[in-house]
Amino acid sequence: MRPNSQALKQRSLHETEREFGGTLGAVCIPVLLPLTVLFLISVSRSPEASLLQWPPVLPSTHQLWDPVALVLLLGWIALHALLYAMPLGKVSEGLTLRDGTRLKYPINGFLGLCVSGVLLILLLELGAPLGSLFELLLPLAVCAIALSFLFSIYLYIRSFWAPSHALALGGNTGNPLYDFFIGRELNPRIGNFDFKYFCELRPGLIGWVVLNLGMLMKEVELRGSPSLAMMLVNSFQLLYVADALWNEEAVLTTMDIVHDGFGFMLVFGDLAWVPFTYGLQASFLVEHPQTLSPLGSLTIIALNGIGYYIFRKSNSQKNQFRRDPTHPSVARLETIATATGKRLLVSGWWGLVRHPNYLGDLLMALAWSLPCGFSHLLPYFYVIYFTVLLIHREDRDERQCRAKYGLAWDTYCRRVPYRIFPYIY
Ligand SMILES: NC(=O)C1=CN([C@@H]2O[C@H](COP(=O)(O)OP(=O)(O)OC[C@H]3O[C@@H](n4cnc5c(N)ncnc54)[C@H](OP(=O)(O)O)[C@@H]3O)[C@@H](O)[C@H]2O)C=CC1
Ligand SMILES: CC(C)CCC[C@@H](C)[C@H]1CC=C2C3=C(CC[C@@]21C)[C@@]1(C)CC[C@H](O)C(C)(C)[C@@H]1CC3
Repeated sequence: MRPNSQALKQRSLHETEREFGGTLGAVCIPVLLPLTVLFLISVSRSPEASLLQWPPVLPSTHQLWDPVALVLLLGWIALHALLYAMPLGKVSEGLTLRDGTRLKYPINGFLGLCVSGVLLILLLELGAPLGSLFELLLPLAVCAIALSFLFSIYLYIRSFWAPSHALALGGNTGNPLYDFFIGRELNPRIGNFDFKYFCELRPGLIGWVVLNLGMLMKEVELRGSPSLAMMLVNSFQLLYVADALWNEEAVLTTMDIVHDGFGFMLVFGDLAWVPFTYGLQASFLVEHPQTLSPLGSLTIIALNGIGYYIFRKSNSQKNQFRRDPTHPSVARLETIATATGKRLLVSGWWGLVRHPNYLGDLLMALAWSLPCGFSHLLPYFYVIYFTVLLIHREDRDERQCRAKYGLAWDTYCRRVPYRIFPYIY
């Protein structure tokens, strides 16, 4: 073991601050969040669709298990694993790791989305009942949750064979429950197959838009044609997913890939939470049709467009700056120096608020809920959860940046006082 990785390991074991409520959070979250997924799906299909309904809607056992769901889920993951492993598209390098090396990642996620699209069109042509995904939502979610647990156990066990420099600093506390939850190994791989990178963008994210399409087809089955509200939700979320895959390389600089270990939180987040809760608006619309006025629709489209513009421009600006600060698109921006040698942007998008990308993402989140009207709270679950997630994430990032950049970070905070919402927060 190299001396500095030994030192890092010691630091991690003794000084790591526990996140997400520490051990208590690590015990409660894996129990509560899977139940939340099942509860939300059940509520979205109930006539009342009320989050405050008591007694809560409890699905029966036969609604929870269907072997077809297991076959579909495993087949879906295998298809994307195959597409990931095929030598197609370019290969990019991640940021430099603690041992000085850089991992290679295939950039072919958008191709995975296109292949999925073509396969779906073929299936529709062949008359496949895509609308049945509506009935399969609960069993599919049950299988995804079970798989998340099994996969996280595998990841936890195999992490004990990883060298110390390959462990995430935050997930190496020695407390098995907490480390299982946060994730011990930073980039678990078999050969060149990177589990975290694969799960972050492919089966769950593409699965989410396929489920949305299933909800749209169910609406067609029930009412003859898709509603405007359903088409807006489908298009907005497809844009979001296509954008993530088109800009796949940018994921290599996100907190999840660079900093967080791959444990239950991210496995479950990627494979179960994203596909089954991010598209709740679509499953809600199947049973609760909404009528939108032309003005209302245009306002919602404009809101999504503004959110997307802020989200994309700010993410691209920072990504470009981190990859090549001399690039003409970012070279003229004002920056401040830090002791690490890296600079911080204090003008452009990153001079407006400290997380302009979160602001754009939140505006889009609101635009995804508005097509569902104002009669129910459930379609607003995503935007409420997402606000909490991003405020918490901003706080985590802030602490990491303060530890990394010290006084320079304080200077940045004085220059750019608002975190996410200008003049508000
Ligand atoms: N849909 C979803 O569920 C979720 C979506 N997201 C989205 O993912 C995207 C990525 O978010 P996330 O990974 O949280 O974090 P960011 O992309 O915002 O990255 C934060 C990092 O950026 C760098 N940075 C911060 N300020 C500056 C600055 N002024 N100049 C230059 N670099 C700076 C720092 O890293 P360093 O200096 O080391 O480069 C910091 O740690 C966002 O758009 C977010 O909205 C995130 C979570 C969930
Ligand atoms: C289960 C818990 C409550 C929380 C789990 C959090 C995860 C669901 C999210 C953590 C960071 C994410 C990102 C995206 C999806 C959600 C998770 C995994 C992202 C892939 C969505 C698309 C974006 O364009 C992105 C910037 C690529 C996102 C990266 C972070």
